[in-house]
Amino acid sequence: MTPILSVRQVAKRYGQRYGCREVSFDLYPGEVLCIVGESGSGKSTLLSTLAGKLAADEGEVTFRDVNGTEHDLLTLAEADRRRLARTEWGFVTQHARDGLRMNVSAGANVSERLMALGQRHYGELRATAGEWLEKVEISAERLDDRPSQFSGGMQQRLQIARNLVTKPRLVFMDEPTGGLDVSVQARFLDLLRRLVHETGIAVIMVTHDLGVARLLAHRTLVMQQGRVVEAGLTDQILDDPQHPYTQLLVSSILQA
Ligand SMILES: Nc1ncnc2c1ncn2[C@@H]1O[C@H](COP(=O)(O)OP(=O)(O)OP(=O)(O)O)[C@@H](O)[C@H]1O
Repeated sequence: MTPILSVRQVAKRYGQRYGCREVSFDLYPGEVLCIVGESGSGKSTLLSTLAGKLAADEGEVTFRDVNGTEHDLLTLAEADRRRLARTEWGFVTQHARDGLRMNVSAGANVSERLMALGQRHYGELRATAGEWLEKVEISAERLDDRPSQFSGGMQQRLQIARNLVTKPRLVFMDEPTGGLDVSVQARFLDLLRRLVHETGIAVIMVTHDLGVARLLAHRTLVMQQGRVVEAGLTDQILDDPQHPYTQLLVSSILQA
């Protein structure tokens, strides 16, 4: 199988200091990769760099689209990046309000990305938006409500619907469970796991929660001070961590 994303020696600097450096990995279609590490270890910098929100200073990132065409993401023209962001990618933020349009209805939030792909038929857009609300366990009767009338968990589920409705092949997620209560988190993670399985999307997810990685990720990267210090199958990393920093992370959740 050919990777959907190949990352080689990627680095991002803030002034003289590195936010992340020497990061290399391949991501395969349908694979969930979690990036874990303590606050300040470079997780969000790496995610934003891969998603093209920040310009990398070093390295290569190759994305293969649905036709097998390779795109060098670090030199991609802005218009091409926007097109891929619309057609092939999603980006789920930690705080739903950063990823939703709070002043338009839930239905409009979901159908907006379809409209960006050229769909115009009002009845069909509304029907699809209703279906997606139901898929993320929000009643289709709430189609005309604004996200501000939703709970935090519902908002985050709406953000997932907004991202997945266009059937992207790669979704970046930055701490998607970070703002949720523990009880809400568990249900959200179950839903996410089911949708990832059903849709076959590849996911790169930043989380500081090793439990989230355990539940969702096929593979995990552990970051410390901007570098990947350990990478591999999630179960192996969590059950038999090799790097002292990973051992510390794992033992700290066992003691919690
Ligand atoms: N805009 C910025 N300007 C300067 N330095 C930054 C900026 N953003 C992040 N950094 C630095 O880059 C390093 C990595 O930060 P980053 O936010 O990527 O870590 P993180 O692992 O995502 O942390 P958190 O879990 O707290 O979000 C840190 O030393 C941080 O201070």
